[in-house]
Amino acid sequence: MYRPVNLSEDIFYVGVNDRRTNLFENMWPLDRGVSYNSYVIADEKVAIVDTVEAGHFEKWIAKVRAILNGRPVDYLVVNHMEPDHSGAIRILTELYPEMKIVGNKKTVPMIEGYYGITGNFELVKEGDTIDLGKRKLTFYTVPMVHWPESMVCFEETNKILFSSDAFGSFGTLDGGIFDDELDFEHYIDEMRRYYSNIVGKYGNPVQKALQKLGGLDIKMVAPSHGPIYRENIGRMIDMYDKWSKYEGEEGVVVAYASMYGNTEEMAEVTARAITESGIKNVRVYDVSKTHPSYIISDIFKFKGLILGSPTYSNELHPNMEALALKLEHMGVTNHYFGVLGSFTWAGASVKKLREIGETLKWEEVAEAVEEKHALKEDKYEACWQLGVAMAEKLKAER
Ligand SMILES: Cc1cc2nc3c(=O)[nH]c(=O)nc-3n(C[C@H](O)[C@H](O)[C@H](O)COP(=O)(O)O)c2cc1C
Repeated sequence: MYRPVNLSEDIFYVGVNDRRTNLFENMWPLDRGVSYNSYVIADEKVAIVDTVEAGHFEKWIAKVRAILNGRPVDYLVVNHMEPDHSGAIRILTELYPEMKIVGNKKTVPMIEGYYGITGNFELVKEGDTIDLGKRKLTFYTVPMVHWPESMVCFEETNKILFSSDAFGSFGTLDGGIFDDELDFEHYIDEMRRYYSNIVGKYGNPVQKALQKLGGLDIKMVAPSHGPIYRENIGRMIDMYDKWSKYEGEEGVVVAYASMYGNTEEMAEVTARAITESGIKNVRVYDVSKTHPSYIISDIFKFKGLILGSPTYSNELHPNMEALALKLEHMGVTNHYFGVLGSFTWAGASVKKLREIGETLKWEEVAEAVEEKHALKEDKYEACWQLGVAMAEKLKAER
């Protein structure tokens, strides 16, 4: 009892939805769940493209078996070794001992290391193909999108790109699997949160991958998480292009830490000045309240960034430090920047935030504002002027 879901004749979606896991990679909240996408190509030869996270094996293999109706599996294509896609490899090799595992030279040691599998590999390199009968799969390596062994494959008859983690999204596939069957706009925020937090560090490799794949005549993009694209391919590639260049749109993220409300008050004043100066897209976040993945996602979306922190034991407030260091590790460049901070006896937070901004080559739009004790008239005015300066910078780009 299973109604197959086709991408085209002989190509099937066999992915599963996960609405139970709270944290992806035990870190990123999954308020809207996640899908582990997997595909079966049932040509003269049978190929499975990627598996699913091990805990979902039973649901997944039931779909695979229903489609194959007793046929053996000839190939398992391992585009990416992260366990949310490779988790079912070992058990699948036990079920289909003749099956060849398709991977590149960086995949093989990972399969050996994680799953103790030492044979039956079909090694592919850039541009190699495997012939399935009517259809062929051509392989392209996309190192660091998202791991060193990451690759994608292109099915030439229906022009489907199996893109692995590239173009993936958080969010389960609720009923539909294609972007034109679903409310695409509903997925964009989760797509950006997935991209920025999971792949966002690898802007350059993403740019290289976009150039490499740009020459293909792609009619459908089938990633390992989230919707399959056939209507919004151009739009999605544009978004990826911008995000991987860290090119934000008009708007400002004001993210602050605050124990007793002094830095928060500074942030409020600055945010008010930004909107009064004509910028509507302002997102103010308390870093102790909102998970950094949402804040980082908006930092990828918007060009303006204001960070505020009190001095805490001669350092940044720990929650702001976590966010700022994450941005530094990701190498998020290309932002207009402003700094706020409060202290009582010896300020350190403003200096530390400015150092991070310098490392990332952010353009500071006005002098940083550092207040001792509660916010007073002159620093209130300085916060306001910081907001005005940020708005003016953004408006100058219109
Ligand atoms: C645990 C703790 C550590 C602090 N460490 C410092 C410090 O090293 N230097 C300093 O000048 N102020 C320090 N302060 C004082 C705060 O920076 C100051 O109260 C500031 O106004 C708090 O801003 P907020 O209201 O935004 O939390 C500390 C306060 C706390 C509670």
